[in-house]
Amino acid sequence: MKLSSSHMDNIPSTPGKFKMEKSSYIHRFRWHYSSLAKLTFWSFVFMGLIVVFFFKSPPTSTPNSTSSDLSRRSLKTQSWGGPGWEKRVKSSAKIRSQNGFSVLVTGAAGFVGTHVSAALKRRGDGVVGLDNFNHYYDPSLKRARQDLLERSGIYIVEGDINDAVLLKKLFEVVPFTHVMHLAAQAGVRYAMENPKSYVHSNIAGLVNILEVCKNANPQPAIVWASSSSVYGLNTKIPFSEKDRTDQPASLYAATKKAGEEIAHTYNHIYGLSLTGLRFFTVYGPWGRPDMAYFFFTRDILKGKSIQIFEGANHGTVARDFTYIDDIVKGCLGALDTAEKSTGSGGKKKGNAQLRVFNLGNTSPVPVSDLVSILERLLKVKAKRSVVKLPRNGDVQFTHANISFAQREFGYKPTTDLQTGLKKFVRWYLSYYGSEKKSDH
Ligand SMILES: O=C(O)[C@H]1O[C@H](OP(=O)(O)OP(=O)(O)OC[C@H]2O[C@@H](n3ccc(=O)[nH]c3=O)[C@H](O)[C@@H]2O)[C@H](O)[C@@H](O)[C@@H]1O
Repeated sequence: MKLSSSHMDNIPSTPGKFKMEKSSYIHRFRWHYSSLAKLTFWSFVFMGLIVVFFFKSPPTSTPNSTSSDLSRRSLKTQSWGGPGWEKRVKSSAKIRSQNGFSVLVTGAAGFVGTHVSAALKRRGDGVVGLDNFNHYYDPSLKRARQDLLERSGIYIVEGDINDAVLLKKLFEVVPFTHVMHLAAQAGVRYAMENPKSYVHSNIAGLVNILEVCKNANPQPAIVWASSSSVYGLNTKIPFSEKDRTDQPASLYAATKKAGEEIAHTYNHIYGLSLTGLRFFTVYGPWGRPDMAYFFFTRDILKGKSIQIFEGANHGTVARDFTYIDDIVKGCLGALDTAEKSTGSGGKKKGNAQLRVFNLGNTSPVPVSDLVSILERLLKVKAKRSVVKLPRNGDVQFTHANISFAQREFGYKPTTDLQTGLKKFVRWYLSYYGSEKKSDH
């Protein structure tokens, strides 16, 4: 094992919504002790603390953590490397079907990542997960998803996509044929609260992944998660991949759009095969608690009021909600039709594939109808409060044209919102219980 200290930059990673702000404490302490006696006293205390720290600190190195990383994670120790770790990674990556892939899935403990990893494993591909288990939403849900994957033989390495040393090591241990890059800072509205986490994960993290992939030999093909939000303020519907995407309404959307441009660059210079998938409001069992359908369910069960957004002049706000199983089929279709990257060791050898696909349901549903479906399924009346769509990055309407994905790999969503929500609610009640105990 080796200790790496400079391989992650200093930008704060997604810290979660419960991050403690430390800098104000530091400032408050700084100039209070002016007399020499006090200075001497505190010098002794400080020296003592250093001695205690050295005796108490664990001897093992934590190769995937920098000092900023460590402070962020409250000195939580974690390690990778060593023969036992490599054996676990190799065993997880083992291909069990003819012509199968070995896939590195980033964000494997996330909602889409978990489902895609499980589906790949089921059909015999080798899968290694990577996830930083950040606190953007309840990490215990991510741990539960991890347990689920571990039971089917998938190992999730705990680490950040910005950790180049860890990524390089993973490629040394396994010559991945594909990378399914799903790790991201998601959520449209949270971008106003914590803009840097979007830059860190969706831009810096993506570049780091591409840097490592471009140097890998052989280079993997990469399929990654973009977003329907790149269509921004467009009014022409349904949204087609040919439409403009230069008016994002949120920083989240802007970082995903930037990702698409970055993909173009790496494809152009290094011959990386890159496929971006524009997901349209994905929902389903094991979903994300920060999404409306999820917290509406929680709040309806708790008897708490929910806010339903509406546009100007009482305009309907609607989404092309897409069920997770349909998205998984789309992800696998994209992987299966991804051509090989053409470069190796950082050098392009020929033109490589560059694609972007909409993965939606082609059937937008007003948010108020989503709530009515939940009411019926939960048998509880929602306390609705209709409010004007806040200026927080949300767009009024999404609707996917999916003909390109249909043509290229037969993508055809089959689950309507009623059916999909029924499955979600069944999962929700079995996971949290109908008791209103959950606080996620
Ligand atoms: O399609 C996408 O690309 C995006 O889909 C979702 O974003 P969003 O569609 O905004 O999903 P929700 O946050 O679950 O909102 C769903 C709908 O409920 C509305 N809403 C949300 C919150 C609320 O309190 N009330 C309310 O009416 C929103 O305006 C929106 O129309 C995901 O959160 C993004 O990560 C993803 O990239």
